[in-house]
Amino acid sequence: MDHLIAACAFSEAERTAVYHAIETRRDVRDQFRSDPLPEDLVRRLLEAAHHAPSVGFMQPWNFIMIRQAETRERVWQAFSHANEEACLMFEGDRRAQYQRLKLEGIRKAPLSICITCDTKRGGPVVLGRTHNPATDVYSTVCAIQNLWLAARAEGVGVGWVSIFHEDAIKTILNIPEHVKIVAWLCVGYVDELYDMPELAVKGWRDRLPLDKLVFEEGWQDCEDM
Ligand SMILES: Cc1cc2c(cc1C)N(C[C@H](O)[C@H](O)[C@H](O)COP(=O)(O)O)c1[nH]c(=O)[nH]c(=O)c1N2
Repeated sequence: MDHLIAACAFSEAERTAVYHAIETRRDVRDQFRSDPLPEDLVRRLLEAAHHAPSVGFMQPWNFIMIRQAETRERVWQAFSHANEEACLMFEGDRRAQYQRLKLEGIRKAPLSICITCDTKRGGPVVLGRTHNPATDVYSTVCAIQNLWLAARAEGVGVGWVSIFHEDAIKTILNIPEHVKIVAWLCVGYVDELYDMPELAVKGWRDRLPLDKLVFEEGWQDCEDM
């Protein structure tokens, strides 16, 4: 009647599973298998995403499922063009190191999901968004993280690609102006994952010490990071 349920802590096994998914989730670029994912599994991932929190319960997301190799090829071309531009923004050794990084799995993963944020969903005034319009995108990112963690639990790899001009992808997918692209996700089974972020494995950047990021009150400088 009142819709309240008990909020007891999870069992130890359940808690362990939740933290295990969080700690071993990885961004996947090259480890994708080519076999297609079962539809019921994909549905579970989308349900997980759809249960994310959202500002004013706006649920601004859409999930555009891209399975055709031809479409993925066009998106890869857009990535490739943008990646050349990105590379030039680094100098010297750093540029050479960037060039060696693999930063997408668009053609290798059997499925791509373009996750968008419809800025008009729920009408012109959305509860909680009135003073911060970016909260619609924040909500969409919550959905993406839910999907990413659920995928880890299913033995499915996810790779987030953001190296492209948004308009290039919008043109390919015929996405209207008021809808933002939040993520291009490459999705597929994986047999192996790195035990730490691949960018750390490849010497690009290390995980920061948590204690340097936690302040009791007020602001402390983190300039050297
Ligand atoms: C908003 C956003 C955008 C991107 C990413 C992530 C996020 C949150 N990441 C993945 C990113 O590099 C990765 O999460 C970090 O390196 C940490 O590694 P793990 O995710 O822990 O494996 C990412 N990776 C990549 O190879 N190409 C990309 O374009 C992007 N873009």
